[in-house]
Amino acid sequence: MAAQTPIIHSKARLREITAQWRGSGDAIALVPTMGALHEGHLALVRTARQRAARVIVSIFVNPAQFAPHEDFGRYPRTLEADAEKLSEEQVDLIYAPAAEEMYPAGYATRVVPDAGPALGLESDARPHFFGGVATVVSKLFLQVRPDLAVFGEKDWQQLQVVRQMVRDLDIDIDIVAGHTVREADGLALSSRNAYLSPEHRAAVPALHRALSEAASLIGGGAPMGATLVRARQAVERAGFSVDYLEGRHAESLTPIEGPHHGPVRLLVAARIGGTRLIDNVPVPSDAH
Ligand SMILES: Nc1ncnc2c1ncn2[C@@H]1O[C@H](COP(=O)(O)OP(=O)(O)OP(=O)(O)O)[C@@H](O)[C@H]1O
Ligand SMILES: CC(C)(CO)[C@@H](O)C(=O)[O-]
Ligand code: BAL
Repeated sequence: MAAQTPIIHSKARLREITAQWRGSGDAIALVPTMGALHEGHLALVRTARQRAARVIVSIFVNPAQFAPHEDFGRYPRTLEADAEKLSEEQVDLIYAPAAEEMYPAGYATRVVPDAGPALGLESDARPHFFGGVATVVSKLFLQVRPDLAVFGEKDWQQLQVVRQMVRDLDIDIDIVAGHTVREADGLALSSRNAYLSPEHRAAVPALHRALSEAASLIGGGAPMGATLVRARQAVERAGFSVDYLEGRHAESLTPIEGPHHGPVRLLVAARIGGTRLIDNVPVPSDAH
């Protein structure tokens, strides 16, 4: 049995431990999460492990990135099971602050990305979202002061927003991306998949199928506009209501108007039976 990974809740204790590690010359990697951990998160942990002597996983369901009507209250919280999985991965430390530790009474500052990759897509459906993410990620970066931090490509727009933020704020932390881990039928692993009823679970592979078929058609030279309209119809036929299904320049996430150059990413967000799923895929590059 692996040794239990210590769980700490206070930033003061976090500072003591990380100062010691830094003093011994150990590189520190941070994997920020909201818990309810699955193989996608564990893949990020393994990436972190390969790159740093010390790995910290933060577990914090961040109220600042949820709107009042969203699922903050029912978001799965499974700290004990998460700690077991992270112990198996020999994670050095779990940092699980309470909301009051992150946002004490009188808290008054937000980091709000208001241009660049934060524009559109998730921001249209969740206008508060990237302000909440950028605020908590910058706080975690300042609390942990890691050498690198690992984020999943499943949240592609979030990854680009974080990259933009570290460039804009001169934050000296390497942002490393981890590939999306999927079920055998293509569904991207996500903590929110636990909300799906068996009936909806059977329907959801259509989302990734439609997206990857569209990507290979566009990669083969099919027109983007008409192909995305057909992909959207296929997703709707499977029972989803689509928030967006778009092609964007992969890193800047600017919209594609007319002939395009450089990598393109297709991104989708869609709701089924009260569960909101997101996914994204690259367009194969021989299209350019
Ligand atoms: N299937 C996946 N493959 C790779 N990385 C993932 C996957 N799912 C989540 N991640 C990454 O794990 C980190 C923490 O994400 P989070 O805790 O929100 O998990 P999640 O499964 O995406 O949950 P949610 O259902 O809330 O979106 C993020 O960097 C996210 O991109
Ligand atoms: C990066 C993050 C941990 C910030 O709360 C969250 O948005 C997530 O889990 O992707
Ligand atoms: N995985 C992104 C976190 C969120 O949807 O709130």
